[in-house]
Amino acid sequence: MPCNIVLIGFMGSGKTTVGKILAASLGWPFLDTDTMIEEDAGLSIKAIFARYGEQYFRELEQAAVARAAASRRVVIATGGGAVLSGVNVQRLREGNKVVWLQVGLETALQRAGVTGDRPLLQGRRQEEVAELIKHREPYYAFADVYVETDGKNAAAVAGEIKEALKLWLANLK
Ligand SMILES: Nc1ncnc2c1ncn2[C@@H]1O[C@H](COP(=O)(O)OP(=O)(O)O)[C@@H](O)[C@H]1O
Ligand SMILES: O=C(O)C1=C[C@@H](OP(=O)(O)O)[C@@H](O)[C@H](O)C1
Ligand SMILES: [Mg+2]
Repeated sequence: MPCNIVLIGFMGSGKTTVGKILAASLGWPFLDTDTMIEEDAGLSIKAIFARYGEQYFRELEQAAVARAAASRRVVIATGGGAVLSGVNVQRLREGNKVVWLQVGLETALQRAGVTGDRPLLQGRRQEEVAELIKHREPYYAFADVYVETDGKNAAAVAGEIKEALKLWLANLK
């Protein structure tokens, strides 16, 4: 069994930040599929979208998810759209615990909207981002654990995940 912890959720839910904290507190390695893609391509996510488009990014993402999911006992932060692919979902679920970091529109925009490094948020009106969140929600719902992140700091979110997975972690062989 791979026994990884996989974080899914919308942009700005805190997958990258919480994942690092959680991994450090468990003493496990941390993988972020976006970072893997950037290292492989030698380009930022923003540059990949600008030069080659979203479809090509999704191909790189599928390869990164496959590689990350083949690890054992790591914390994996996915990109917010990774779960749109059924192939990715299958790989992320198998033998792992999947945690959905939930975030509301305002918090997502505050955390992720201003940095300019998320192409799918650039130039979008608030109502369009709200639509995107609504469209994505059913894709996150397969998670084993849901954690609401609005109004909580990243360390508190990591602590909640550890608590929710306490039994599973204690029984890892
Ligand atoms: N629970 C939290 N509370 C406050 N700020 C957060 C929290 N989680 C993440 N952040 C901040 O929000 C921004 C986006 O977080 P990030 O981890 O990159 O989200 P994601 O990977 O889900 O898109 C970062 O600046 C991060 O420091
Ligand atoms: O939701 C998405 O489709 C995306 C989310 C981003 O990652 P974060 O969720 O870590 O911001 C990154 O993979 C890319 O910009 C596309
Ligand atoms: Mg991230």
